[in-house]
Amino acid sequence: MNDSKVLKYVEDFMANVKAKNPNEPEFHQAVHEVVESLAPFILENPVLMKNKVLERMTEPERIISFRVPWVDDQGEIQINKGYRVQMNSAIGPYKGGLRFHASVNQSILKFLAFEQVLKNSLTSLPMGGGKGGSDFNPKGKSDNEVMRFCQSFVTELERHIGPNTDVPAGDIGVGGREIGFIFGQYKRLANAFQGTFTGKGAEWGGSPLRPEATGYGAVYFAQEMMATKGESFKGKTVAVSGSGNVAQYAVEKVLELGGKPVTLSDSSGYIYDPKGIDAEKLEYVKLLKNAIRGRIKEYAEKYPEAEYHEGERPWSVKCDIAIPSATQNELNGDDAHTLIENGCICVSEGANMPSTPEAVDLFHEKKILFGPGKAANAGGVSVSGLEMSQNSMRISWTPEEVDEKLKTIMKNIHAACVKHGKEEGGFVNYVKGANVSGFIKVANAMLAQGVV
Ligand SMILES: NC(=O)C1=CN([C@@H]2O[C@H](COP(=O)(O)OP(=O)(O)OC[C@H]3O[C@@H](n4cnc5c(N)ncnc54)[C@H](OP(=O)(O)O)[C@@H]3O)[C@@H](O)[C@H]2O)C=CC1
Ligand SMILES: O=C(O)CCC(=O)C(=O)O
Repeated sequence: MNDSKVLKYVEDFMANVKAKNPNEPEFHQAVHEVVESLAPFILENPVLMKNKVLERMTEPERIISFRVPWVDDQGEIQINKGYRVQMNSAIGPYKGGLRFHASVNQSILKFLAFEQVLKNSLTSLPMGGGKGGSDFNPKGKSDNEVMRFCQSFVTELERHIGPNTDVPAGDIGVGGREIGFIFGQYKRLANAFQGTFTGKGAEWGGSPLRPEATGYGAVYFAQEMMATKGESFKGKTVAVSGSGNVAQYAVEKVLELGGKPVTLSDSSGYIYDPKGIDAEKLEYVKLLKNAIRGRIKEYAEKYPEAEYHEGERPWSVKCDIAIPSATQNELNGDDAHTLIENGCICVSEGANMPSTPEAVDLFHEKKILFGPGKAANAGGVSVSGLEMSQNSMRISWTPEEVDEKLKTIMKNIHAACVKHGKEEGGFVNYVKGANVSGFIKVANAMLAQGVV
């Protein structure tokens, strides 16, 4: 394919996206990466051009935006913004998490929903893509305040979702506690016990291994990538960012596979433990983050062998493998340069879009193993898909059965990325592989369903 034709296509496409979606930098970033990967494929398939498949995919089917009023513990009325971006339902009901974080806005939710469409397609399960959330900041709020917020949030959202329409789950700031409060209120309103949310508690319809699935999956994906070079986690030093759901279970799986996790972070800074974060220390992190709801610097207060670096990210620590698992754009070009200089051979994204475009370009230029979030972190939504199946069938699989299915799904996603991402000379561009592979299934469904 002629390079200038591809460049022109990307330029024109992005000019149109930017004009239609002004002031949405995260959405532009996510779309740009996908359009760059897909341009040659689309230019070779006039039917995709003629039917404006990618143009339609970058326009959400629906965005719901609403007021979330609630009363704090002081009796003061608080008002937050709530959203659900229902991006694409060509291959199944909208599916994707809810994010509660002060930074949440339409741009961030559109980027997440857009990535979710391709990610969900990659899982091979019948799920469309969506994402939602609120600018509510759960930090420092009491359990009662979080409950009142969740109840108000879902009181509006309830009419827009359902087990065959849209099935939300957790993301940043939304874990087991929040899904519990949301589901409880939803059940009252819908007058039905049904699988409209995933990430539910094990005793009330949740799937075994859903909490573990994203972190485990990101490690399984890294394992697959490394196997292509005859490498494994055994004896490898691993830098992980974040200290929430994804980070905790990434560390757990790295330990199980014989690796040595040495870092964790939160939005205030990172800890470096040169002796390694072992199983006992990880249990403390889970307690600290999931029950005490404290800060990661308390790890260094409890374990004096660890260093705490205020206001910094962990990418200057020497490691063989990096698993960024906090948030978008947390690993920039300079960080990528430092990681590579320090001998890092593999980056598997637990978070969504944690690496900036400059970082991704460098990983590709230096030909290290790089697994983009929409492939590497697809384990979470995959087990959510399995939770939906178990709810529909009214059965419950064992943790071993779910883990086996998760491993198979991650292996298949890896294989699909290799199939569509292998370049001359054998290098696998997993970004291209994931984008092309995820796109084909959604595009075919859209073509079959007419202009909708
Ligand atoms: N949960 C899931 O199943 C899935 C999650 N993901 C992605 O993984 C990432 C982490 O999600 P998850 O673990 O569920 O969320 P959690 O809320 O459990 O944890 C988020 C972690 O990231 C840190 N963090 C959040 N925002 C920032 C920021 N702006 N700068 C630095 N650190 C930050 C948090 O620190 P602090 O406490 O200080 O805010 C916290 O340690 C997100 O990108 C999410 O979209 C992807 C697939 C599935
Ligand atoms: O499990 C889900 O539905 C949501 C997972 C998610 O939000 C994600 O993959 O980014």
